[in-house]
Amino acid sequence: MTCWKVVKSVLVLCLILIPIFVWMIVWNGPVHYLPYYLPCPEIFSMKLQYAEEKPVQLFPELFYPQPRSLDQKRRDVLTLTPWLAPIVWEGTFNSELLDSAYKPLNLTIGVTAFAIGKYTMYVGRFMESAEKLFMKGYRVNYYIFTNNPQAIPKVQLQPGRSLRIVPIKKYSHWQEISMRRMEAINRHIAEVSHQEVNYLFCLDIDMVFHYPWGVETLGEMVAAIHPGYYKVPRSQFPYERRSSSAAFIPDNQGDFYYAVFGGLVKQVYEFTRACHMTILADKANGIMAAWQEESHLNRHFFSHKPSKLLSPEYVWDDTKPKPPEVRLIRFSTVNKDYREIRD
Ligand SMILES: CC(=O)N[C@H]1[C@@H](OP(=O)(O)OP(=O)(O)OC[C@H]2O[C@@H](n3ccc(=O)[nH]c3=O)[C@H](O)[C@@H]2O)O[C@H](CO)[C@H](O)[C@@H]1O
Ligand SMILES: [Mn+2]
Repeated sequence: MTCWKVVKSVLVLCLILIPIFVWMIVWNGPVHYLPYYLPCPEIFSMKLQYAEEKPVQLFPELFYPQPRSLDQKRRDVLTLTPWLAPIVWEGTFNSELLDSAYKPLNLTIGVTAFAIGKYTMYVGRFMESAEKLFMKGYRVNYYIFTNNPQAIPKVQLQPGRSLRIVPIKKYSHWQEISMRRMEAINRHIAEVSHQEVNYLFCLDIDMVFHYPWGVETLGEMVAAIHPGYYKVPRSQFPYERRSSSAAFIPDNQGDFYYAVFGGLVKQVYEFTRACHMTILADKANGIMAAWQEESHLNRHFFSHKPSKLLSPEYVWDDTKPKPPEVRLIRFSTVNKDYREIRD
């Protein structure tokens, strides 16, 4: 009987002491985690490649001047819009750094330019200068829209660059020729170039490159600020002011007066479609906007803000003297006698 009592007391003591002992070890001793693996870790290391997008490249470790938070490179010009789109001026970007990120993407950049009637005479100079300065080192497709393919000169192209002639009919008036560019570009993107290029710029042919035009200009939707109107109040922009036009912008509205456009080919497709639609709406009402497609382009950019702006360095007018804020005239008109070349 005494023996049974002793065993019972030892058991009760053990029942009390063992949990206390375990508690002391677990609570006060070093914590040991059991190895635990997530059920599907590969999902975190997968690189998703979205449709139509190029894989993102990391910036390589280059040596370049430190960007200073308290030091702005250009103080004399606006370099950011109120909707936070950059405005590209010489001095705001580092070409070497941008090239190191864009070159590995193997992009193809398209250019449309129209050479109808006597404007075929500008193709040679345009192409020769572009081969030296436009997107140097990148793949480029030039699409020259013309009613006279025989008149397009043969220009020696750098490797990876090509020229395609796009036959197109000639409208009788220069206004119609200029305005129909939206329709022609839109159709060409749908039929051909959406499969051939990543970005597309739509330029005038009566222009010449004087300094590099590179990947700093790439963006979703890009517009260049017209050289004639970057210093004037918006009430003086030559927007379409008749409210009966689809391109109407009232006196007290508008951001900038834009000239040239470009961007991701998908965006340029939507853009040219929208501009062509408003041009057709005006046509149905017997109206031609003050500056043809340029008025419609400006109206569209007023409600669909471009994601990047190019300074007038990128569309200068040679008849104007170079002001100090324009450090480089990259792309500029050639002087022409309108009466002689427009039919
Ligand atoms: C850089 C710029 O601000 N350009 C605008 C300005 O250009 P411009 O006054 O420089 O007009 P423009 O004569 O250069 O015509 C625009 C373009 O259309 C083509 N073309 C025109 C006529 C012709 O007979 N054959 C031909 O091929 C050619 O590509 C030319 O470069 O005013 C035009 C008025 O409509 C347009 O708004 C242009 O976008
Ligand atoms: Mn022109």
